[in-house]
Amino acid sequence: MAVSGDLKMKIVKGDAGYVLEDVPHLADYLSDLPTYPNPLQINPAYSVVKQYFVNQDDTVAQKIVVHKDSPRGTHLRRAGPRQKVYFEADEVHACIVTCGGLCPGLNTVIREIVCGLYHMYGVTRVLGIDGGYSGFYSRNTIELTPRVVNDIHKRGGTILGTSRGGHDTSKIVDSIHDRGINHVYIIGGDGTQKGASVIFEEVRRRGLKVSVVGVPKTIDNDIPVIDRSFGFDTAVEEAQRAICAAHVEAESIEHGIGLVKLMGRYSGFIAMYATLASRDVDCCLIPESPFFLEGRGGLFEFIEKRLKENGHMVIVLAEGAGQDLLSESLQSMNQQDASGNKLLQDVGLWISQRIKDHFARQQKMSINLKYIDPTYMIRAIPSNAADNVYCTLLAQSAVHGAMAGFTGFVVGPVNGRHSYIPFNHITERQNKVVITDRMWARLLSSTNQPSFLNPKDVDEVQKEEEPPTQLLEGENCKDSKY
Ligand SMILES: Nc1ncnc2c1ncn2[C@@H]1O[C@H](COP(=O)(O)OP(=O)(O)OP(=O)(O)O)[C@@H](O)[C@H]1O
Ligand SMILES: O=P(O)(O)OC[C@H]1O[C@](O)(CO)[C@@H](O)[C@@H]1O
Ligand SMILES: [Mg+2]
Repeated sequence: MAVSGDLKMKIVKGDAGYVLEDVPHLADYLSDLPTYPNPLQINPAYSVVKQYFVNQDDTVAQKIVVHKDSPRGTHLRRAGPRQKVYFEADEVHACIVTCGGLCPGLNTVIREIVCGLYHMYGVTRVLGIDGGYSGFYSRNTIELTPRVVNDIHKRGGTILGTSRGGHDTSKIVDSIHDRGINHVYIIGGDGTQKGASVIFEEVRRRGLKVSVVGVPKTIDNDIPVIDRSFGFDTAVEEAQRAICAAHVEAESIEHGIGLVKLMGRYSGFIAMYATLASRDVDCCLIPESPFFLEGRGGLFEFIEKRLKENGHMVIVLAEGAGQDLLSESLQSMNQQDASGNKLLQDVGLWISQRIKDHFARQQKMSINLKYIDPTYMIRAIPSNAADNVYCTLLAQSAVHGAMAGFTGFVVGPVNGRHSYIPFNHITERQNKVVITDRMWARLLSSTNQPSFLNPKDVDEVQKEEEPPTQLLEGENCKDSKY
């Protein structure tokens, strides 16, 4: 089929500053595509639901806090079933792939994509790609049916396996084409969605009738725009067990310190929310908030003060925190994983040793430090109830979008409404804790820890974090629900 139409970003402008950042559609580059009534129209479960179908003009506002004279900001296409679809059931040949690190809920998303395709749209051909992107061209596939996936949501991990590296766009698209696949569901983090975006571009360049759909996965909650990522809630909950153990250990011995390292390569959301949820934590250290060890206002001084006041303390540390300090003192290794992500040095072990050395040197106070590293335990578990429901909605929205002919998008909740988001919107930046925003201030007042910042640092941070548009409250610190 001939490639036609505008291949640039689809921006639709309306009166009063309305801007829609729309997602691509197969009809943008393929002409004369036939359409069919959505089979849900005659499905007894759905036909009784009033307004089950999404109005084609429904959009979701990315900014919901606006001022009298401020622009209305960007809108995104609302997710959900459409009255007409661009695929017949027996025409669809779908595949699902999972890439990057593990995350609670991966199996639930896989299960619900399979069941959604089968039960809502009558699709019966769904393949699982084994072991991430490279599985498209170097591994076997797994046939996925509702029976095969029936119980998988009760297990952690991904039944499809995952990997880092190995993204070869051309080989992947060859494999998609050769197998006759026309729905590609790609579950993974920021790197995976960059990969999905180039797969989509190649599919479009070749003029294939293939919908490419991303389901954002990140335990670190570092994907922007969406309210929160699946598995995050479960990880925060599981982190409570480690923090609780650290607290029990610390308070059972004189001058006990419990130190817990949590995931968070570049974003400290898990550490921040786990700290806020726990109330046992005296100090939370995250990559976004610089700190120092020695001297007035430093970490050692704070530890000494808290031990004198309370007799014990708990520190929660995100794995990416204080990496600048480590690089200064250890020779920077600059190693990368197969996907090109920087491999971090173990800040938990390093800081434990520094604290021990400091108090041993001082000879003022003898401390007892217990280091707990539950890193992989918080992501290798099945998702909790809230995440399971969330994963179901994500999967169903993904299926509805692909059936409706949309492509080149990720699905996710934006201000509580599931939306279709163009790839570039989520791959161009990372979601980070904004330490000049109110959520971090709430944490500081909850732990009563110092900010470790001097006014000069605050100026620097503010300069770095200056948002491209006028900052609206909570805009850059997601999940204001919490
Ligand atoms: N810029 C890119 N272009 C194409 N493919 C990419 C790109 N970045 C990463 N990938 C591919 O995406 C896959 C996953 O990437 P990565 O290992 O960075 O995990 P991720 O999706 O970011 O998840 P996590 O949150 O666990 O880090 C890998 O197979 C990698 O090769
Ligand atoms: O050891 P792996 O599997 O590469 O994963 C570790 C990384 O994955 C993440 O959990 C992101 O998925 C990071 O927080 C962490 O640094
Ligand atoms: Mg990543």
